[in-house]
Amino acid sequence: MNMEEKFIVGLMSGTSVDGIDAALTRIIGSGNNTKVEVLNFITLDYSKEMRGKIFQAMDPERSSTPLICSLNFELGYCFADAVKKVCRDVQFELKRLNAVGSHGQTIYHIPQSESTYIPSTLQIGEPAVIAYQTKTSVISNFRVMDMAAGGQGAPLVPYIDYLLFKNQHKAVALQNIGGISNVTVLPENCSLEDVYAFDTGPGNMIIDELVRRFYGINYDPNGKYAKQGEISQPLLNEMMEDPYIKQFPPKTTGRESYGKAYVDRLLESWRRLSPNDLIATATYFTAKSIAQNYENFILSKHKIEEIIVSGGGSYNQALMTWLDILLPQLSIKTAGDYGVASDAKEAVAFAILANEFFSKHSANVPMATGAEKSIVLGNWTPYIDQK
Ligand SMILES: Nc1ncnc2c1ncn2[C@@H]1O[C@H](COP(=O)(O)OP(=O)(O)OP(=O)(O)O)[C@@H](O)[C@H]1O
Ligand SMILES: CC(=O)N[C@H]1[C@@H]2OC[C@@H](O2)[C@@H](O)[C@@H]1O[C@H](C)C(=O)O
Repeated sequence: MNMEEKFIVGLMSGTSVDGIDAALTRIIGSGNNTKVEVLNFITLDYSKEMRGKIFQAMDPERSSTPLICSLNFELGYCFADAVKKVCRDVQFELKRLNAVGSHGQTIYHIPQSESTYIPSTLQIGEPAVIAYQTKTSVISNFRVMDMAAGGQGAPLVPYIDYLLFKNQHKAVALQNIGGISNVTVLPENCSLEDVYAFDTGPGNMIIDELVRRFYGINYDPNGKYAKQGEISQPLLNEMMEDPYIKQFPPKTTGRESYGKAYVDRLLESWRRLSPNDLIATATYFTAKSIAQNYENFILSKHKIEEIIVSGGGSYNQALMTWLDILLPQLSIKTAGDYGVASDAKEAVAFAILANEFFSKHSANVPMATGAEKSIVLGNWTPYIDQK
């Protein structure tokens, strides 16, 4: 058994486009014997300008090839800065790092064939720039091999959920609420083949976009505006008609479905509602779409007792209260209760995925992504300086 110690920085920049999460980890062993310690975790917020460029690159109406070309390198420099900072803050010398595991910024994600496009996904943030700037080898682009194997390229965190949270005595659900909301189900005493996972639909994405338009800030702080509004039943009914909620897993979604264009359509018909009523209804819809997925696809199969919530949505008190009310049979915990800070989990996951690459372990979960087989994930950009 290989119990070698590695220091790896995991980088995650998710669909919320709030910033770069970086976790400096010490990992011992691999696979089922993985032990991970988080030595430091930071979020390096994107500048307003950077956020603007990323949103522009994602928007088919406003994007351009030179923009994507340049942004790939600009993000590489931002990611390298995050690696340097997460190490510097705890006086950890960069030269001791064994690797960086970088998710990249998702610019576009086509999980299933559409009229003119084949399944494909694009995460950018040039690994060569990260490797050169940090003098460290980088493992990146984890989603593409899963897609090449016929999968949807997401979600990938289920493998890590399995390694860190499987429980011999009870079934648990790990609910991540970022921009998009995704769940991993770990049946009692499960093996990897029993694990399944999917995106339930929007996380904070619709709420964030409404709050940005009405109040000029990036999110609803602790659910303050949602708490002041009233839920509009007719709007809620319309939102619940969304076919994605009823779609059978495996399934993944993204900003293409719940971003700016979604909110434009919503406001076209419902502008007569007050801002806080719209925010309250969108927040309730987010909770209800999660609960509905549990009822349709999880609770009928497994007696789940506990949900372990992670991601920034765990700070939205209105969302959490409504989730609790809608799923009364489940007790809600946070990843922090299990020793992995809620907001750090995904960055830690990409450090562990890099570690699994070096051990040549397959790390996708075909039940989650729909891939034909499990396979080793990641592109390797070695840093080799011959002088
Ligand atoms: N104090 C808070 N109150 C309310 N919401 C918050 C708070 N802090 C963070 N959030 C929400 O969490 C979001 C960021 O969450 P997170 O970083 O987990 O998402 P992400 O990783 O970008 O998304 P994904 O997991 O979908 O890729 C913010 O955009 C915001 O909506
Ligand atoms: C294509 C893409 O970036 N998907 C993300 C997104 O954000 C949440 C959800 O949608 C999930 O499917 C995935 O991220 C997590 C980290 C995952 O792969 O598990």
